Amino acid sequence: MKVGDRHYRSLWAEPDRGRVHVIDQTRLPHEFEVKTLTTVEEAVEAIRAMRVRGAPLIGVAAAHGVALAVDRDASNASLDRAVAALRATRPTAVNLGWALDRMQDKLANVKPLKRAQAAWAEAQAIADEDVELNEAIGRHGLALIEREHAARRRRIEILTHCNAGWIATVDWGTALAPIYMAHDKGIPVHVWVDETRPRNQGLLTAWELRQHGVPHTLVTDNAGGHLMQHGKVDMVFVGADRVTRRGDVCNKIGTYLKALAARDNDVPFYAAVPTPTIDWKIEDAHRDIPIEERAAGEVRAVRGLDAHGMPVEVAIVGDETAVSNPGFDVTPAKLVTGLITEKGIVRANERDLLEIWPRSQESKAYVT
Ligand SMILES: CSC[C@@H](O)[C@@H](O)C(=O)COP(=O)(O)O
Repeated sequence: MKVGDRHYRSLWAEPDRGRVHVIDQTRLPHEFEVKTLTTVEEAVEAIRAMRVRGAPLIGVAAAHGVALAVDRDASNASLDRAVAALRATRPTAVNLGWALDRMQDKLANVKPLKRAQAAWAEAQAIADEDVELNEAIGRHGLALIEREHAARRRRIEILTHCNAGWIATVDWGTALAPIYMAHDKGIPVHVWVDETRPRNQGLLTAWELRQHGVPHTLVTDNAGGHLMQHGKVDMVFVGADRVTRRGDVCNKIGTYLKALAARDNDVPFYAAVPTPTIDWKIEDAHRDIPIEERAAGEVRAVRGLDAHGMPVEVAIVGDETAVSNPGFDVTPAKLVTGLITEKGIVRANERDLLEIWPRSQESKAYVT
């Protein structure tokens, strides 16, 4: 998508130079900076530090991390080391393990001499597929917005949580893809953007929407319920980090509260979900999805710019106060109106999910 007048993907590779470029999301929205990764260690650091973030992009970045590793050392030991280090970066988004399994499966039977080339090609394929999936999600979600617009004949108000836009993927985004398409088609849309403490991914969403000219308003995380009670939200669109075969949606902390408020106010709640985000092995979301517990420091401080426009971090609470920082929560399937997938809109339940992914019935481990 666009940054100023230029089209960017959030990650792109130069295999012949052994380099991967990413937009450093820790610098946004204040500075647009491209960071170049040349080693698997740098890829590990980029994912862990959330320079790259968002479930789909984490998977794509990990695949490229594997390519960086085997480019330097194509041995089995190097491949295994790289996969293990990347797998340990972040626990919740299933796309990470999905991409690493796919890289490992692909490379296991390739002779070391040919491995680097195969790794770059597979990582690129994963990136290109991500763009295709998101574009398809965009088209299906667009139909929902069009229907809403035909019924209401006024600007459509959509609330989103966290950032499920193009920088959380390779391009388009998941939850934001339908919004970009609606805007491009001339359908009037306005987005309520949840700030998403403590990492403020909502600022990334606001930045993206601004670059594309989509009208939006930033709100604090607690504002959504109030907006819904006052009829100011027509639909909620969120992304997902892991969706179970029963249709439970694990996404950024706070998503569940938005779903509860949406249900109480008859506002349809949709999660945008590409295939790699579905974890067919998980039966009980609360028991089995590993929820990332992030550093206390993220809660104890706020980050921004000082009076001179320089980045600054300000402490808001000291060590004397205990803090907890769970990164994700689970929205039960019963609160989800539908899942916007690349195959179409599907109800959030096992039977309907298996209807469009029939092969997943055979095995609890889904293989593309
Ligand atoms: C298209 S991305 C969907 C999700 O990955 C997104 O909503 C989210 O929760 C991201 O979490 P983050 O901790 O910023 O990686």
